[in-house]
Amino acid sequence: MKTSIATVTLSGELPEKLEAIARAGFDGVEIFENDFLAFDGSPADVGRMVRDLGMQITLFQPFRDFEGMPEPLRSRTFDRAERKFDVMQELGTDLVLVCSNVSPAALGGIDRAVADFHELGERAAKRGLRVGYEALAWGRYINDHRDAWEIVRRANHPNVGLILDSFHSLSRKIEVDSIRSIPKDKIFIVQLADAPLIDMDLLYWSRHFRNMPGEGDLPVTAFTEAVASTGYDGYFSLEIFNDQFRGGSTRAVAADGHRSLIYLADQVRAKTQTLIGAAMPKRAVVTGVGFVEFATDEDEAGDLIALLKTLGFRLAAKHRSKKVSLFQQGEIKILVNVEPTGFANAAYAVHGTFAYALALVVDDAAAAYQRALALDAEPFSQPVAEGELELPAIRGVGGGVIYLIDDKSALGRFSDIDFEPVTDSDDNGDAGLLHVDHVAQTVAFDEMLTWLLFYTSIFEAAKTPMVDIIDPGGVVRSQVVESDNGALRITMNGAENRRTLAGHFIAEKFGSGIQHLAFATDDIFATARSLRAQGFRSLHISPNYYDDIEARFGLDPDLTDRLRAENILYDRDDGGEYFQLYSGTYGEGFFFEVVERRGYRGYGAPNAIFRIAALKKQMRPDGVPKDAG
Ligand SMILES: O=C(O)c1ccc(O)c(O)c1
Ligand SMILES: [Mg+2]
Repeated sequence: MKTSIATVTLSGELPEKLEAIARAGFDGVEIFENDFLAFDGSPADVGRMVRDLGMQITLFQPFRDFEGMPEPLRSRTFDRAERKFDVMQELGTDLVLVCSNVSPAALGGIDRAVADFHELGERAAKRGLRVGYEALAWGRYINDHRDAWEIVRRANHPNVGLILDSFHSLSRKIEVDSIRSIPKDKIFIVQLADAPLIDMDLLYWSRHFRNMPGEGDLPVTAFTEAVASTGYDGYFSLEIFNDQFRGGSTRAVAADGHRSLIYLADQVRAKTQTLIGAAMPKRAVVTGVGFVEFATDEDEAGDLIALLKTLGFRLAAKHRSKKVSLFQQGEIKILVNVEPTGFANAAYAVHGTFAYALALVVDDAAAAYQRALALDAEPFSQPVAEGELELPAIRGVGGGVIYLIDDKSALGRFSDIDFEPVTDSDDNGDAGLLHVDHVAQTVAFDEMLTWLLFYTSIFEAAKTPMVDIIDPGGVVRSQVVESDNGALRITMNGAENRRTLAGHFIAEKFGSGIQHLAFATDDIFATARSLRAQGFRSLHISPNYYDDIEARFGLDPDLTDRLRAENILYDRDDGGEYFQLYSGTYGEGFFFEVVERRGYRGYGAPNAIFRIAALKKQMRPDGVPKDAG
């Protein structure tokens, strides 16, 4: 796939945008007129910059309100076109994007538009240039690619072709199969954008809410499949108008864009066997969380270990060469790393005690690693002692690490190979915790789409709809990435301000990361009893909450009493019931959760507001928990 992106997608000044686009790996760039007009250099300077970065200018855009104008506007429009042609020749690009007319002065009529395009084609041909016509979803007369194609077909000029833009076609739910019969040579370029499904004015939706393919809800893959079926082998160019991207990190958004195209090509190839992208292993199937690793130091490890103990974990093994202890309960493995050097220590120095790494058990770790790299993931490695395993790893959220292990290679036995079993002299028995139910990551709001795309492109997982959670200090947006088998469940909370618990965590931790871990039990009341016996202090939940759920769900008062006595939160969905129990916060807002699912699929979103209020009440203004046990 030949990749391109419109400069309008990114924040910053033109040189910064171009540098980020090249660095992300794009082959081409659409120069958006305003970016060029705001730049001090000449068109030739821009052309040189692009080519020096190893890219092509795929097109110059947009040329507006062209077709169907009455005189004298019509003549002026052609004069304007000639001036754009001058700029294009200086830039060194042969294609201009003409978007369908939105002017109140425009006259309709296919014949008139056909005649205008034929003449524009003649003028372009004299200079060796080409004209591409795109139907804007809100065009005055032409707002459907089928009509734009009819005009291009009848203009019947080799220098006039069609520009398809997935947003305009999909936002109007135009049948994508109508693309299949268009001759590939008449498709001059294909623009791609996704968008979240929001019911609003098309123009406003398009100019503010587009996002990268795979980040939204539109069937961009089906659209691209239809394009690929024509044999089209030109550029696929991202054109994303998005307020968040315009204010975001230029490099990060460009990198997301490149990843989105690689992933899209992979999906299209998998479905149609069309060779539009490089072959890569399938999305990795996650079968479990292998371990979660905390970075801390000798002094601070004590409190963390004490908390793990009250949760029923026992010290099971010690690393053979590093200062890393392995705590276990059921299938859950927690590593506590107090190495005075190395990556974990550096992470600790920046973030404080921190769950910096996560190991995912996948069907094939080597393949998953290869796929992640093909999708531009950043590899991670650090020296290991002789005889120890080198776990394949990539950088994850907030600069954390994701290790990839599997059961088919020695990687699955990492805890036997790299660790020495020990007997815990202070083992009080477990609390019935079985496995990691979900990992909750707090991220800056403008990174949410980044990580959504990261997880869903590498792993066999899908997103669920975004939910708003009301924190007393503001709104937190919550989005889940989960696999069908339930083995991968990641909740991402995006904080827009630092007065929220999530925002506080990010500010104090100097970045995004794992904010809580939820462990599964199959008997929440038994677990609550053993936790209490081991000195665990559950998060106190307001009695008002229990009166409300009793009425809301029609609970048996006995059950409500038991829930209240143990500070257990309750929810129910079509699948069944959900029980949640929380620890207080540890450090700058990290906490543990214990859940029991009785067929329930969700994450207790309706309870989040009460949980957040309780956690905040428990934290002193300096952020140190009052009675976290
Ligand atoms: O919003 C617009 O005006 C606009 C301009 C050019 C495009 O290619 C497009 O898709 C939208
Ligand atoms: Mg477009």
